[in-house]
Amino acid sequence: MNRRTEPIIQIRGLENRFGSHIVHKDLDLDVYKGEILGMVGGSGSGKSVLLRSIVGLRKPDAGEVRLLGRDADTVHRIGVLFQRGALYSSLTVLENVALPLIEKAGLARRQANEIARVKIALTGLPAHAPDLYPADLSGGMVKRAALARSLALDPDILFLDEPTAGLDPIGAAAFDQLLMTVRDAFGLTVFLITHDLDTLYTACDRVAVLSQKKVLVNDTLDKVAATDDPWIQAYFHGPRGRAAQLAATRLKED
Ligand SMILES: Nc1ncnc2c1ncn2[C@@H]1O[C@H](COP(=O)(O)OP(=O)(O)OP(=O)(O)O)[C@@H](O)[C@H]1O
Repeated sequence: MNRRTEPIIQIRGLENRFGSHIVHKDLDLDVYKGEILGMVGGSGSGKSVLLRSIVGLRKPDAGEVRLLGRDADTVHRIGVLFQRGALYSSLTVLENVALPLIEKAGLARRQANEIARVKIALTGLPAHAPDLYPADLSGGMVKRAALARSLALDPDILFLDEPTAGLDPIGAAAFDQLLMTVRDAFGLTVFLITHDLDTLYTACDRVAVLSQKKVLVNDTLDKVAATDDPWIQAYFHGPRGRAAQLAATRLKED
């Protein structure tokens, strides 16, 4: 497969600043079709600002973001799952997932509901979930419903900001598996911000580290973890990093 030749996300010379506070400078990043890329970095290193610039919610101060070979602001085939899920509390799960199909794709409600039901089932929600309101859902169900909504329009690229934050370890592991299933089923490219080392070990093909205002390294987990940088060493070889690595090794051996 020729997947490494054409990046589906290509960022060159990106700069973002708030007044005199420079968040990104000369940031380059390539993400390839079909991969799950995990973006890590210290708190405040600029992961969310980067995501917002890639999906077109923030205009960078300099540089270029190209998605699917086009300027970011001309591309609509992206799905985004923000950290807090952001479902409309006054709408049922079905209405939440159908909304983009009605508002963005212009479908009639009946047809939108049919597609929405398929997407909801795909995310592993129980049969009665479409009629529930967000307040009736567990944390894991909210994430799944939000995922169903971000998949409603059949995106090529899915962006997620800390999808497993707030989930218990079993729920988080199940969500990691779901992400891989969805990626395989739709040939999606996934860009995810995470602090979750288990997600990095089980679900991500490559890991990008945001540090010193740029992407310091973007490679397979083994290579990233071997990078000679104090933050990377502390992150991957601290007690939590070692535990996640051990768990992932055991999983592979089973
Ligand atoms: N609208 C804004 N106005 C001013 N500063 C901002 C704004 N948005 C983000 N910043 C600053 O940009 C920097 C990067 O923020 P960002 O939210 O991207 O960090 P992060 O890596 O996602 O952090 P965390 O892991 O804690 O979520 C921070 O110093 C933040 O204060």
